Amino acid sequence: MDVFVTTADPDGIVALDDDALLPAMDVFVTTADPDKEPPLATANTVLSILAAGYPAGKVTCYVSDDASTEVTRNAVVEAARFAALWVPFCRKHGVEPRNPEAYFNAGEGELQADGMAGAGARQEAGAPRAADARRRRRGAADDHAGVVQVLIDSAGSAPQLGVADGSKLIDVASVDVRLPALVYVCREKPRGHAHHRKAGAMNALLRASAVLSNAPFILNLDCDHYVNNSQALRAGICFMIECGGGGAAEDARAVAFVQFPQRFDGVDPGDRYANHNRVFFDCTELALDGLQGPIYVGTGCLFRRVALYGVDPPRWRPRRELWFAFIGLSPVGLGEDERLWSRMKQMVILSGPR
Ligand SMILES: O=c1ccn([C@@H]2O[C@H](COP(=O)(O)OP(=O)(O)O[C@H]3O[C@H](CO)[C@@H](O)[C@H](O)[C@H]3O)[C@@H](O)[C@H]2O)c(=O)[nH]1
Ligand SMILES: [Mn+2]
Repeated sequence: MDVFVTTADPDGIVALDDDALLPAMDVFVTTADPDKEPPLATANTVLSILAAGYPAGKVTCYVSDDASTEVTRNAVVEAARFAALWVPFCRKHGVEPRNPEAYFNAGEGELQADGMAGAGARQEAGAPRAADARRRRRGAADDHAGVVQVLIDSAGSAPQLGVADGSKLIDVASVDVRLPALVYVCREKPRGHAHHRKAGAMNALLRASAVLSNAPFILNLDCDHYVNNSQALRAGICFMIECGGGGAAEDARAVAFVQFPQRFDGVDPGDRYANHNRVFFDCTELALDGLQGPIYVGTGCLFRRVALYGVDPPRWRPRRELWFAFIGLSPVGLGEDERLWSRMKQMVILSGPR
């Protein structure tokens, strides 16, 4: 058995340097319980995504709030507001990592398990959260309407440079100030219907994003899993468009997903309880890549959208083949996008081990 180790080589792929050629990406963040998952941690995760080194006009971040609480929605709204400062600041100074909590704690030793995020959540522990708790006890968190709210609209493809303005907190002159799009999603949950927890939330995000941005690639993150390297999105795309820089583009199209390893903050320096999980992420997963591919671990995974569809993807274009059939012509005039989609569907079905 060969251990199959490939490393992303963004330098070898021309398309990765050309923003115009990079594919669009939808990023899903799931959160469910504001008591166990502090909304401030979710906000930090969202900021790490919005500030990631990928063309702003090509990223849409979707936050799924399965509890439908004001405290989470407000945290995401605040993240959107703060992003206008944080994202250009990160671009200008090459900040790493781009999760503000992790960045400002760097060098301070271990992150406190109950640090900024916990404190932030506790500050909210007034009336709204008590009301949330009451609502949950009544089971209301399993019975709420659907909400889709675009918090930041999609940016254009041309860089938008900031101008010098002494009254602003930071100087963003000559820095691209565009932000990726941000959408708050809360799926409808009728009482008495199984909502299938995270899987149900992911399916709802898949459908909502198909209508709004329909990016061909999807990265999913739990609310407490942030992007810890601003080049990670480009590195993932490396494997999707050219098999890590080494293989042919045709081979790359057969890659359904790329699983990122997890790295953990707040583990004791000796890691007495093996919380870093190195054997799994740095040995088992790599070895499995030499067999049929790594295991999807539920988070930190970049998917090819069509690999997730059990049925035909929704179409935003009229069914041109039907029209051609109707007027008695063969569908030779299909657009490149449509041909590509049908080819990829075939690969997903046909491709076994790579
Ligand atoms: O009704 C629900 C329940 C959970 N979640 C989200 O699902 C994710 C994972 O849930 P969590 O309670 O954090 O489970 P963990 O045991 O920490 O999850 C690990 O293991 C799970 C599989 O057991 C994977 O799905 C997760 O991605 C992985 O992080 C979190 O973002 C939750 O907000 C929802 O969106 N809706
Ligand atoms: Mn978790």
